[in-house]
Amino acid sequence: MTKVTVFGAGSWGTAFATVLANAGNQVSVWGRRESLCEVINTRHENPDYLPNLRLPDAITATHDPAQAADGAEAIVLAVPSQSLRENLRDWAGVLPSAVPLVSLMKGVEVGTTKRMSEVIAEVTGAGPERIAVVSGPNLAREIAEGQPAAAVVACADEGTAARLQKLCHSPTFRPYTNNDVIGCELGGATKNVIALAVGMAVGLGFGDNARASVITRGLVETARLGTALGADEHTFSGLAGLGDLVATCSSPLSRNRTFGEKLGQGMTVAEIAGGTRQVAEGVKSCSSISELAHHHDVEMPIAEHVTKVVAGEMTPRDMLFSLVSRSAKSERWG
Ligand SMILES: NC(=O)C1=CN([C@@H]2O[C@H](COP(=O)(O)OP(=O)(O)OC[C@H]3O[C@@H](n4cnc5c(N)ncnc54)[C@H](O)[C@@H]3O)[C@@H](O)[C@H]2O)C=CC1
Ligand SMILES: O=C(CO)COP(=O)(O)O
Repeated sequence: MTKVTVFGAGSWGTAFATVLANAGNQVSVWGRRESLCEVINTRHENPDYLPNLRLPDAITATHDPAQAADGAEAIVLAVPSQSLRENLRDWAGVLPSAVPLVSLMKGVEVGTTKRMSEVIAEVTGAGPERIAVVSGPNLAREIAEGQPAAAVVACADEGTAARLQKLCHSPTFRPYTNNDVIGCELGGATKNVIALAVGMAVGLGFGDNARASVITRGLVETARLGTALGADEHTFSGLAGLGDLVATCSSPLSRNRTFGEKLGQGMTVAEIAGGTRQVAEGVKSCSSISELAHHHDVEMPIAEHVTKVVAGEMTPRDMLFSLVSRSAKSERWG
């Protein structure tokens, strides 16, 4: 049986471990807290992140990175984006050489504006043929419950993408290969920021027209950034673009949309963050994505406005009306 290791025992790390187990692999999950690893091993559940769900027996957990990684044929990384660099420095010495390193993360590093695949390459020295990204409309709870979904496995190397596709193709999870790592990563990171804006509209009591307008224009600015950075524009109409954007912006399960909704209802960033243990990546990545856009001279009005709200420089209501009253443009070229 193939062993696959997942670093990160949060919602998505655990749900993706379930996918891998259901696809026939032995899965070792590294968890930050020893007590949670113990619960996963003895009770076969992760009550902190996926309560009331039985995990497959093929999943075991450990707090020891060397034990987790030993003998793995693929390493999957699922910790909050802003903590990846620091964690990976600790783990780099125990990762098997030559195996694929797979990012499940949807964020852009604050301070460096690096995508997660770039952080992985820098810290581990792995080449692009070993670094892959899994992205798409994959709300963790639904996936862990075995509800059907599709995703994208992106890697510059077709053979690596195809091997990983096989590893995670389960009866309910359908992965497609793609060679556009940049587009898949930016689609995943930016949709979290757009979901914050949609959530704010929902929290303010606005209806479907406002939501659809933010989603659609959000996709336009995501594709604009992506193509400026060398992504394939078609990626943004695929699962890692439109697919993930629609799922995240529509679902009450999304932490980013929920975070935005609470902002729209008048709570502060600190109040909302203090009330959850789960990461809403867009809250940090909005500033790095806006910075990336500035570096590349790309206009991203929604991301820039969300960044101001998160920084406490604008209210959600002012944000939405400021976006509507921007100078008039053509849809095609604006
Ligand atoms: N939850 C979801 O539905 C999906 C999440 N993702 C992405 O997967 C990544 C991980 O997200 P989740 O598992 O959902 O987050 P989570 O908040 O549910 O879990 C994060 C995990 O990382 C651990 N952690 C937190 N801070 C840490 C640190 N400084 N060092 C090491 N470990 C730390 C937590 O203890 C927890 O086990 C994020 O980038 C997210 O955008 C992608 C697709 C779906
Ligand atoms: O990425 C996700 C779904 O594909 C999960 O979104 P949230 O992080 O907003 O919950």
